[in-house]
Amino acid sequence: MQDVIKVHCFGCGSLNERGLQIKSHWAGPEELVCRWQPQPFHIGHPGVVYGGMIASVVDCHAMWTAMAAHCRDSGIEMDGTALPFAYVTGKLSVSYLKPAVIDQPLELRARVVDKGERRSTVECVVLQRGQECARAEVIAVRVQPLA
Ligand SMILES: CCCCCCCCCC(=O)SCCNC(=O)CCNC(=O)[C@H](O)C(C)(C)COP(=O)(O)OP(=O)(O)OC[C@H]1O[C@@H](n2cnc3c(N)ncnc32)[C@H](O)[C@@H]1OP(=O)(O)O
Repeated sequence: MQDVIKVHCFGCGSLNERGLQIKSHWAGPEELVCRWQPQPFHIGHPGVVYGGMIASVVDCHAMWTAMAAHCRDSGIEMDGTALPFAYVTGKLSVSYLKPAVIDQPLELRARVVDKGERRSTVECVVLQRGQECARAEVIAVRVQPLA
């Protein structure tokens, strides 16, 4: 999905060579999936992914989830043309349930669970080797394009 909107965002921007370059995809009618391989320098405790990195990946994937769901609901094509809105993070709450090891990919599964006029509440689970290692609730707020 991020391939059609080329941005510099640290989380998803395909034009940010120092960024995380995450990619989000629909995986069913309600859920978007992101798979991300931590790099050795994303470490916190020995062998364990730094929690702030997990929060960063969740943050960006949740914004794409809110945006993709809103486009779907509004009949807006995500075809690379500039969108008339952006989503920003209002609140990000992560529960860390198990340590995530640094040498295995993470799988994020997110969906919009509640939607107001401009607010979308996104739930995201973070899995590693099929085990839930984190769970997050993110509030995404739709705003005017920022640039
Ligand atoms: C195309 C490329 C895509 C790239 C993806 C980029 C991902 C990047 C993600 C980020 O890092 S964004 C940067 C970090 N976030 C910010 O800088 C946001 C800073 N905060 C703001 O700009 C404003 O506070 C904000 C736009 C979030 C809200 O201000 P508003 O005055 O527009 O909100 P308003 O009070 O009208 O509330 C609108 C709705 O949002 C809800 N809301 C607003 N702020 C909230 C908050 N902080 N926590 C929870 N809910 C919040 C509010 O309750 C309400 O919900 P309901 O309609 O259901 O009542």
